[in-house]
Amino acid sequence: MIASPVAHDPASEIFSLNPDLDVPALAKAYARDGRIEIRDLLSAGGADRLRSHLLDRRDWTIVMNAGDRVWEMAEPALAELTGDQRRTLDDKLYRSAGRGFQYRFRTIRIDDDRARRGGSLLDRFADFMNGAAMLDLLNRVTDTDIDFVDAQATRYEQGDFLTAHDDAVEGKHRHAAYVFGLSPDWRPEAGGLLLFHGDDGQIDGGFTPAFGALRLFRVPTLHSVSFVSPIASSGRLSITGWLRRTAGQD
Ligand SMILES: O=C(O)CCC(=O)C(=O)O
Ligand SMILES: [Fe+2]
Repeated sequence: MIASPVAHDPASEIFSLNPDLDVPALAKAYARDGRIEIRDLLSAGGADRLRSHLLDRRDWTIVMNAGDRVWEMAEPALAELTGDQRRTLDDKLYRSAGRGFQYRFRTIRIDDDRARRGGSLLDRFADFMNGAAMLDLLNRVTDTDIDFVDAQATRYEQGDFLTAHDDAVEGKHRHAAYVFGLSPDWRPEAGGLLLFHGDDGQIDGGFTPAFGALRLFRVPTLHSVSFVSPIASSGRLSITGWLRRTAGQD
């Protein structure tokens, strides 16, 4: 099943915020640390539905970079490669990752323009991220006045990763990054960890993939997603994007 339409059902009726969030405590922690985890972001059921929806989707795109260029491949095309071709691709990717910025993961992009979104549950989640209740929560926790949240679904399979970067892109006006985790029962040793890098080359902290938790961190912050190891029994599923201020910008 692809992108099942959810007719006549506004985002706020499908997803709602957990009413028990301690916003002042979250804001205090974010101000202190520049990052925060909001466990159980949604009322019961929302994250489960989203995960099931993403597991049903067949329109994932594999994205990887070659230097400054982005390479994409529809996921089913990977299955058509021979074992040798896949190994050659992996070798190139890992050699390049050893030298500089590199990534490979799978994505379903969501249009920034709400009017151009379809009716899938994923599209509705993007609508919800831009609804009044969520924007208010995000602004209170991060003490900003963002007015737009972009979004994409991501899946990191074994061997996928994202090396260190700080998310700052000129003209995008990103104030914070977010990762909404949809991976239950994830073991840290399976990799796919969101790691925060200290100036001294040590790890300042990080998050193990989780289910239903929203992780927020300030831009710029140096971070990476560690290699998903061969012991991972499923893909690392998330919805991720940035909190942005568009009003008053060109
Ligand atoms: O998925 C994550 O934990 C972080 C992803 C990320 O850093 C990015 O897409 O820029
Ligand atoms: Fe990032």
